Amino acid sequence: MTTTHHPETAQLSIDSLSKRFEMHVLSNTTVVGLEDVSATIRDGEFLAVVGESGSGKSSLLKCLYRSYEPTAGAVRYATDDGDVVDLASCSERTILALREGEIGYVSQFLEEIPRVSALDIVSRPLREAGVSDDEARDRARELLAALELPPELWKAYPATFSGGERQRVNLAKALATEPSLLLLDEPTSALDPETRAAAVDLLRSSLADGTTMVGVFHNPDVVATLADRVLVLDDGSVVDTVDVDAYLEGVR
Ligand SMILES: Nc1ncnc2c1ncn2[C@@H]1O[C@H](COP(=O)(O)OP(=O)(O)OP(=O)(O)O)[C@@H](O)[C@H]1O
Repeated sequence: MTTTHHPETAQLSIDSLSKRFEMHVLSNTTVVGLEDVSATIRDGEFLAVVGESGSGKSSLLKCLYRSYEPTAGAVRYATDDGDVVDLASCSERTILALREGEIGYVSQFLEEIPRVSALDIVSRPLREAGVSDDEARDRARELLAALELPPELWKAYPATFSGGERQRVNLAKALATEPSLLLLDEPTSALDPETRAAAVDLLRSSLADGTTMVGVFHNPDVVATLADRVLVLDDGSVVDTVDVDAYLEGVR
């Protein structure tokens, strides 16, 4: 039997990405967020980003989501339509459309929408994508149940929720639309071990469905469970990109 080798396609190709912050209040000092970062993330892969505090992990994710505008470099992203878009330089309109349709971002903090229930926060992106109200709410209930958010909170406003409850709403909201690329910045930092395990299970099934992920997780067990490869940052620069097993040998 002959096997045909299909080269794995790149979902994201980061090329010499830099982000500098001009601090006008500090007599125009320049703070380096990222310096000449390059990496390739394959379709369906989980790339963990690790490094000490201030090494540039959040800056990298924000540049990929374009909440930070990179100072230099390119981020080539293969869209669902088969186009390649440079996330570092594409128009605002393009980035907004990609965020709505296929690129998700979860930080450790929930962006609050006053007087909107948890169920509505999670189902809203689906309804905006044209899914019927009933179907969107069913999907939202499924996700909130999988993340073990108590049902009595589903109709409550997250303004009064604990940090861990908010994080579960945040994750459910990002997973609801089944994004092609999901950027995760410590989305489980406030969860207890049991709910963290539920969140990791959900992320694993989303990976199995083909979502590509770039994620920052301080917990090495979470990195071990989810990651294929690890990008190590120091002072804004890439020190190493290694398979997860090699990385874990070094930290355990
Ligand atoms: N908006 C900003 N304005 C000025 N400097 C910033 C800004 N965002 C990040 N930085 C600086 O860029 C560097 C990298 O910060 P970043 O938040 O990316 O690090 P990190 O690895 O995510 O850290 P942590 O693990 O503590 O969250 C730091 O020196 C930080 O002070």
